[in-house]
Amino acid sequence: MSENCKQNCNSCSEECAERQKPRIDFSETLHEKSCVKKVIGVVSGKGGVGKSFVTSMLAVAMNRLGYRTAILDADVTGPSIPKAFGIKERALVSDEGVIPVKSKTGIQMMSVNLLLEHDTDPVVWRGPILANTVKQFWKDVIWDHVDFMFIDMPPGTGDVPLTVFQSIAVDGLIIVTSPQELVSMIVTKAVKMAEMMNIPIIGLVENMSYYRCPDNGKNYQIFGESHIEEIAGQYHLPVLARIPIDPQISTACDRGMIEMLEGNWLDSTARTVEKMEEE
Ligand SMILES: Nc1ncnc2c1ncn2[C@@H]1O[C@H](COP(=O)(O)OP(=O)(O)OP(=O)(O)O)[C@@H](O)[C@H]1O
Repeated sequence: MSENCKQNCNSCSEECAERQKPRIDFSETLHEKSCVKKVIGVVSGKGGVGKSFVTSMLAVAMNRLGYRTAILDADVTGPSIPKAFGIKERALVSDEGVIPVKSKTGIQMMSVNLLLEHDTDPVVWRGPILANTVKQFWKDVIWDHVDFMFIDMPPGTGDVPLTVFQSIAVDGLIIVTSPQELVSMIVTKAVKMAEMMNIPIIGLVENMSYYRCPDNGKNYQIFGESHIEEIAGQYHLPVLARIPIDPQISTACDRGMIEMLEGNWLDSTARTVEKMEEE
């Protein structure tokens, strides 16, 4: 028996003598020259809640902590990661594999926009092709000694995210919500999907939680009252962060300067992610 045995043959990849259930593994293997230690998927119920921002900012926070960090942009039809980092160049494709583009601070990234001739070209592909593209980002890209990879998942719990989860060995999930969503339903769906895939949920991040008025310092709940604590309690999940609406965030993302953003909203989330290194 493995010394790390968690008594759960469903989620374990060891072929030990005590295995009680056959190994179910649809996962694709990484490129032979790649090395990725931990993979964190960032999911949301619908588009526009700030999933790409949270993915990018978490990668920035981990990079600031000194870890080798990468982002795999699996949101193929709405790829916004390269823009937030101000990346204009294209990924290098060779016979051996694809070399991810590096951001100014050294974060490795792969996105469909790094392969398109013009980043304004729409991606009008059907589900299986979208899912295959993401699989290729995993197995054909040469990821160079990555400690933490963050995957910006396609929004929702449909066919494409499901295929991605089946193909890539994800170690944990972060669910991003905003107060105006039907949070309870979205979290319930995400929790069920994670259970089906045997992927632990690291916690919830509420984005666009409130706005702090610069004149009087008061917080206003622009999108309505937050129910994040209730729903988190129901599923025994931690609330990792509550991020305010801040014009500095949208300006930095629009100008491709997310790495210059100084907010510490995700620092404690980064510390939680850091602990996964010991697992
Ligand atoms: N807390 C915030 N304050 C101000 N603007 C924000 C905040 N979070 C995100 N934004 C802005 O909102 C827009 C949508 O964010 P983002 O692209 O991260 O959402 P998303 O959930 O990934 O959407 P999609 O799935 O459609 O790509 C972006 O312009 C981003 O800069």
